[in-house]
Amino acid sequence: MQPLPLSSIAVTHPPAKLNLFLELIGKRNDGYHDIDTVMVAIDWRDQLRVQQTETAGVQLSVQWMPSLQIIADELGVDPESERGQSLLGIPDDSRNLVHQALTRFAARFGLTTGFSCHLAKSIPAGAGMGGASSDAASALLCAATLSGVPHDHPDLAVLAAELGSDIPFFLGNSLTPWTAARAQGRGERLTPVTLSTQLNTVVLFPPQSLSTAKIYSESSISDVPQLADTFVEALETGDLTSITSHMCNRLQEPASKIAPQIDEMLKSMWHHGLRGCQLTGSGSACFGLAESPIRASRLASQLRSQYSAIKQRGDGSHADRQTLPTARVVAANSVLVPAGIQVE
Ligand SMILES: C[C@](O)(CO)[C@H](O)COP(=O)(O)OP(=O)(O)OC[C@H]1O[C@@H](n2ccc(N)nc2=O)[C@H](O)[C@@H]1O
Ligand SMILES: Nc1ncnc2c1ncn2[C@@H]1O[C@H](COP(=O)(O)OP(=O)(O)OP(=O)(O)O)[C@@H](O)[C@H]1O
Repeated sequence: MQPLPLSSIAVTHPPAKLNLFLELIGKRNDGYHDIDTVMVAIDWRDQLRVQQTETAGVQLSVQWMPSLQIIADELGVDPESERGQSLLGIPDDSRNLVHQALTRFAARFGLTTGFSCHLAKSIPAGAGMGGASSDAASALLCAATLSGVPHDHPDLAVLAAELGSDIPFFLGNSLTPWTAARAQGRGERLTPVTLSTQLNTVVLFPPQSLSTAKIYSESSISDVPQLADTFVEALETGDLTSITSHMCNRLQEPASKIAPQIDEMLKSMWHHGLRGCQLTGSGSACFGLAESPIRASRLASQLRSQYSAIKQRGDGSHADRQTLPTARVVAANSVLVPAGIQVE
């Protein structure tokens, strides 16, 4: 593969993930846990545009889609407040995983050129939805496309695993694109899982980010950890009752101790008729499954009006937004990873 001209722009839409099954197998000496998890990619996506630059280095700009104010309103936070900034402030420097991915890519492949990159965020951060990881995997694939590196180059998988445990899932496998995969080890050992049916999910993100490291540090390992084999078999049947009866997430308990809104949110999701409601990853987002895409969007709009920051009281006045629970609510279907890359 030849490098593309510097004028080329690689564009892609990194998807979020949900953990349908997550068990802790053991604590390792390197500070990580061995896990057994099954992840599915969904069509709640960011957007990433990457272009090569003549000079070395990475320039990154970040914005919220459709706008910071609209997302802040959905969550009922002031974007200028400390709380708003901790929830919605996305770094545009070397703390951003996209920046790290492009910097390491350039070093690994000995590039003399650099990258300029625009990231439009929609996936909540600190939600357990792998947004930053997905952005980083997409950045590696965009950089590879622009510099003429094949997507199945083994160094890409090495870089992905070095950057974070969830990133190999989002990098995918150019030979076997997957919707769902089982991830073991610390998350980097992947096996594609057959999903016989599209999953229709409704995802709720409360206005509280959770730190993955903190949730793992508060977790405990069962005396008899359950492996994902039975769940994978259920997923392969495509039968929703069988799938939901084997779902679990061992990180839900520590996450809901730190963020009690999680339990309230899950209760309300069950009450509305969603199935298999649970936390994704290390939270704070929760999701449930619906029987069809139409039912998922109907339940999402009911939940959205319940969690809307601005509500009317019976007397027509606005209720106090600070005292009401709020959340972003999105209906999303399962999709393939890796996401395709278009060149403009
Ligand atoms: C919770 C999940 O999202 C489930 O898919 C992942 O296990 C987390 O993956 P991630 O966000 O890519 O996490 P990393 O950036 O690799 O690690 C962040 C921190 O989480 C903890 N961590 C992460 C993964 C793992 N298997 N065991 C851990 O104990 C470690 O303290 C680590 O320092
Ligand atoms: N590209 C990015 N997008 C969003 N957050 C980023 C990005 N790069 C770095 N971050 C930082 O990473 C933190 C959260 O990242 P991320 O969205 O992956 O968390 P998460 O949803 O909990 O994911 P995971 O499921 O991997 O635990 C935020 O505090 C944010 O400041």
